[in-house]
Amino acid sequence: MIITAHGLKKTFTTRSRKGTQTVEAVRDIDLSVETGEIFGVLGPNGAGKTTTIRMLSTLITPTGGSATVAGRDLARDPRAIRERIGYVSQAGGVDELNSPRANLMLAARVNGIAKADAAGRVEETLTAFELTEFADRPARTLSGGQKRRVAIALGLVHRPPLLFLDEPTTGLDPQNRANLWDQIRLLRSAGTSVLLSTHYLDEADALCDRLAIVDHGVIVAEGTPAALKREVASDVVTLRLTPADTGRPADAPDLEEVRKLLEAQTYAREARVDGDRLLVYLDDGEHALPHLLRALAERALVIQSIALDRATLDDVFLHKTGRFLRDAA
Ligand SMILES: Nc1ncnc2c1ncn2[C@@H]1O[C@H](COP(=O)(O)OP(=O)(O)OP(=O)(O)O)[C@@H](O)[C@H]1O
Repeated sequence: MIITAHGLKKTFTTRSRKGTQTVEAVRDIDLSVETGEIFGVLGPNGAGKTTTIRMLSTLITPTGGSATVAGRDLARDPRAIRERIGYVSQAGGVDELNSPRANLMLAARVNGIAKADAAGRVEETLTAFELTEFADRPARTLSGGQKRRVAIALGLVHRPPLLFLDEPTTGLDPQNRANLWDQIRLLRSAGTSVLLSTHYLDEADALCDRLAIVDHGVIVAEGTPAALKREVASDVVTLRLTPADTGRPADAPDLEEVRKLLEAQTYAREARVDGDRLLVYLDDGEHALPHLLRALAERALVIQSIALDRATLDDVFLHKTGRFLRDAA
C-alpha cells in the first residue's frame, strides 16, 4: 500500500465579526491506495477532496486520525513524506513569468536534485511531457493544456513514487483532457502511484483503477468503477409518462404509485422518481424492457419517452446520497 489512512478528520474554525464558525470538511475517512494504481477521489464541490489531498500531502495537519504515506507516518515524519511525493494543486503553481525550463530547474533544485544532475533531469522531464518545443517561452504564453502539463511535470521532476493531483483536468477542453489522461496512464506504466481528485464522472470512470466517492466529508462508496456500478445495477431505464388525455392534473399518473409498481417487478432492482422522470434500475435491461413495457400497458399508462442506458457512476452517487452528483454543489 502506498497510502493507508484511518479516521482522517479536518475541522476548520474561522473567526469573523459574526462569531466563530466551524466546518467539518473531512469527517472520518479511511483510505487505502495500492502501489502502482490510479486512485480517484470523486465528489461534488465542497465534498472535502482538496482537504483530504492536502492532509495526505502534509500541507495541513489533520484534526484527527492517522495515515501512512509512501511508507512514512504522516504525524511523525512529514518531512520524509514530502521527499517522496509530488503534489500538483488546482492552481498549478507554475510561475507564469518564467519558462517551463526555468520552472522545472527551480523545482528540481528545491527538491534536492544536485546542480550537476538538474539540467539533465529537466531535459528528460520536458521530453516526457512533450514540452521541449516551447521550453523557453514564458509560461504565460502557453495554452491551458500545455500549462497543465508543465504543472504536472513540476510535481514529478524529482521522480517521486507517489503523485497527488488535485482536479488535474478542470477547465480543459475534451482533447486536452484526453491527452492528460494518457500522460497520467503513462505515469502508472512507469510505476508511479497516483491519487487524484475529480468531480468529473467520466474521468473517474475512464482513468481510475479504483475510487472513493465522497460527499460532505465522508466516503459513501469505494471500489473499482465497474464494481461500484454493478452494485447499483447494470442498466437504467429512464421514462416519462404522458399525462392523461383529460388534461386534469388529478388524472395525471401518480409517479410514486408507478414507481412502486415497477420496483415490485422481479426484474427491477430499484425505481426512483426524479422530477417528471422515472428511473428504473435493472440487471439485464435488454431482456427486462419488454416486461416493463407490458406492465405499463396493463395499467393503461402511456409512455411519452423512454431510454435504456448503462448505469453510470452518477447512478451510484444517486443510490448512495439520494441526489445526482451533477446537481450537487
Ligand atoms: N481553510 C479553510 N477554512 C475554512 N473552511 C474551509 C477551508 N478549506 C476548506 N474549507 C471548507 O471545507 C469544505 C471542503 O472543502 P474542499 O476544498 O476540501 O472541497 P472539495 O471537495 O475539494 O471542493 P472543490 O471541488 O470545490 O475543490 C468546504 O465547505 C470548504 O468551504
